[in-house]
Amino acid sequence: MKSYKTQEHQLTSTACLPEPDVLIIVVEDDTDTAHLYQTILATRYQHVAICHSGSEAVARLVSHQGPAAVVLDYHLPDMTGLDVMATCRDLEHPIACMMVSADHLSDHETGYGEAVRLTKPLGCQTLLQWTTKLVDKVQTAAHGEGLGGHAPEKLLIGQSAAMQHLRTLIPRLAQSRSPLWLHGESGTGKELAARSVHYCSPRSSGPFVAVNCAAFPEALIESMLFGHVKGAFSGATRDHKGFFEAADQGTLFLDEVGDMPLPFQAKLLRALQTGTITPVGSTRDVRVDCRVITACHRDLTQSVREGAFREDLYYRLNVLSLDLPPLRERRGDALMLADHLLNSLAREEHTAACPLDEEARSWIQQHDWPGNVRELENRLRRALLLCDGRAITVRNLMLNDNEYLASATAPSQAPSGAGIYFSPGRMTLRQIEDVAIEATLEACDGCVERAARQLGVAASTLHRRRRRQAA
Ligand SMILES: Nc1ncnc2c1ncn2[C@@H]1O[C@H](COP(=O)(O)OP(=O)(O)OP(=O)(O)O)[C@@H](O)[C@H]1O
Repeated sequence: MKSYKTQEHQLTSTACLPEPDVLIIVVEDDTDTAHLYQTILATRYQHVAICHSGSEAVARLVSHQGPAAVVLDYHLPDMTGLDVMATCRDLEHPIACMMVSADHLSDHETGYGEAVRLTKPLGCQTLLQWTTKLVDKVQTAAHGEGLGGHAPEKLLIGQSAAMQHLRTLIPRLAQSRSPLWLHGESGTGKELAARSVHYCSPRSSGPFVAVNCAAFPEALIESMLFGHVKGAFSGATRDHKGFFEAADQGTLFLDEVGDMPLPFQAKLLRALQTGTITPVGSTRDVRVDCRVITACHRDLTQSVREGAFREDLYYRLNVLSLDLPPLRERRGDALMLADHLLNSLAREEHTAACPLDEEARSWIQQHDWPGNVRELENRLRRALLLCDGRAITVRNLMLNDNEYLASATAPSQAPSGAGIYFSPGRMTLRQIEDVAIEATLEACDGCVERAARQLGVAASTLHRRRRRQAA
């Protein structure tokens, strides 16, 4: 095969947005324009490559094994942008294109709606806005395991009655514009369900924006969600659009909504009632049309009783609801999920998809999965890297040697509990506690507050115990 030299630059992202695992390719023969686009896109994305010809772009896309978003000049020296698109149409990994040209492009030239079409010169905001949409589109397709579809049965794996029921409800609830509340423990697939609702909805061609409300300091949440105007506070050197505006015509998923500070809850309620937001520092209301989906890993009725969450907002958000069952209540799904996740993790980690041995398969069916599907995913990722290309064993699935040793010496009738077994007489009480703390923290992705809740102690106690462990 002919070898093509591709000029690729890896620039470090300076933005605080999450970095998706998507390659952005700028296909543009004018060097200055290509570098300008690359500089703008590198403020948000880590991997931005430049190709100066159609053949270079085709070679890059064929050899790249993951999702890609392509900013494609129509008039290239060796072919048209449409030719590049046609060559890549049958590739297995998801690719989305926007076609850019100085002239107005016809339907034929943009593949009859297959690509977004934009006219040069392209402003910074327009470039970023449309690239975000392309990235979101290919990421969701990649989540669908290369099947190319966004249908719930392709995104949400599981044959249990609960999962089948969920998959029939999603397309129905997706037709409504009313707020939707997703109930479920951490790691049960709430964000995946929210994506699925979005892609079954009439607003599927709009953006899907997911925001973890617990990730922002209290002082910043209003500006992150509603945006701000230049001069609103020290450091606000330019106007900034918030996540509500970014999700205009699409879906806004607010995760961990229970962590929203009380003063901001009143503003969110007003935004939902009026369909308008007011950016920080502005006196002008901005109309936004997005469907809001919310989730929280804990039951907020207690927070409502304690006055930490507004009752009127709770009912406003809880118009429609969906329950994501914990994995321990649908154990039959665990193996199916494991096989599915192993394939996608192997692709992500560029390694062979090793099978699970019999003992590992039966352990997966018996384990309680306190961290749900995310725990399964984390254990499988670690196992894949530890199994040296052989079948995955129970030991590979265990979080650490302490946990494995504890389980290996456990009496066979040991209760499953959180999946950690202890052998009386072989470990001191302190060692048992240390193992339980480490395993629970790992299962909770290091979140001390969640681990403390699972262990039935205050977070401050857990912090103290960890300091003692480290000493
Ligand atoms: N039914 C499912 N089929 C396939 N993958 C799943 C399923 N449920 C969850 N996952 C995967 O498990 C991981 C965790 O899912 P997700 O982030 O949607 O959970 P969550 O409930 O939103 O978690 P949290 O409350 O901690 O934010 C993701 O990688 C997701 O793709």
